[in-house]
Amino acid sequence: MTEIIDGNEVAQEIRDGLGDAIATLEDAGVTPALATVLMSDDPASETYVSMKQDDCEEVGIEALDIEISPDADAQELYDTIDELNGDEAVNGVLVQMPVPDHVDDRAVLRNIDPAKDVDGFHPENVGRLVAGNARFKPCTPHGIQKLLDAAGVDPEGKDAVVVGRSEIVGKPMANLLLQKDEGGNATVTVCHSRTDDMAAKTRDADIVIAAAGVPELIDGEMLTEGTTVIDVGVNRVETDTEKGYELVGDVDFESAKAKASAITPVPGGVGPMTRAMLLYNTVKATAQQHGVDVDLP
Ligand SMILES: Nc1nc(=O)c2c([nH]1)NC[C@@H]1CN(c3ccc(C(=O)N[C@@H](CCC(=O)O)C(=O)O)cc3)C=[N+]21
Repeated sequence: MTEIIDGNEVAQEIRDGLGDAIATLEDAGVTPALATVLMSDDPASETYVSMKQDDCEEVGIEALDIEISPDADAQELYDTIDELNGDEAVNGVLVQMPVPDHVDDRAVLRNIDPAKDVDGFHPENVGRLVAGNARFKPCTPHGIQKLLDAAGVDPEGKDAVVVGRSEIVGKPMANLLLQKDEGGNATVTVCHSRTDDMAAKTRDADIVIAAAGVPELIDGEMLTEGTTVIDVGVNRVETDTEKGYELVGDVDFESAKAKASAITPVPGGVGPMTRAMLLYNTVKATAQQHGVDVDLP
């Protein structure tokens, strides 16, 4: 039987597990606060940001919701980031990506105080991750490590194939799996749009992590019996339904499920974990900023 890894359930465990740390911070007189900055009117981005705010409320993190018109000057975003960096009551700062074309996203990430960079995208934090001394593990790859752990899959000694080389998932995922640390110690292959004969690589894998942003790129034909399959794709495909869209992963679920020993669904797999690990990083950031020792889940 193929195990369907329930991301909503594991995310709930993480949120519950943050309760002790948040209580410890409250005892020290601190309420963690996360600021989300949205400079977009993309409906998907709006959905994610509002879900993040609901999550914060559930666990007792204060959520600051800042919206900047997508037509505004880039300077307005930089000024907002400066203000949040300087505000002691704000512990985490997240600028929802993508930002409009006239805004340099690398410059945005450089401007966030690395101590408040709960996405883990600032070059200093990327450098620390690669150097094996992460401050904030990026939320999606960290969430995937938690999902693998929950499914009883230890990457140590396994062949892991990451499909996709983005800065926010593929690269940090490959780095975490490579780390000489818990949840790491895998032999890692990274595939991308220029990879020759990708199916040969994925067929050889014990773990396949699909993060290419291409709907149903990975199907059962590309997998061997017994593979663990993690689907990072959150592709919105238009439909005639009431919502107007359907969420489709980077994995063709039915054919992949027929081969996999364990697989994550979309929705309800990686997405909720990304949000849970954002809460985790916000609590961690708060504890670090105030020199409070906390136990994290
Ligand atoms: N600075 C920044 N940090 C991010 O972490 C970030 C970002 N920008 N930009 C966009 C991507 C995407 N992302 C998702 C988060 C949650 C779900 C999620 O919870 N999805 C639900 C369903 C959502 C729905 O129904 O539309 C699920 O898969 O079950 C999906 C995608 C975070 N990202």
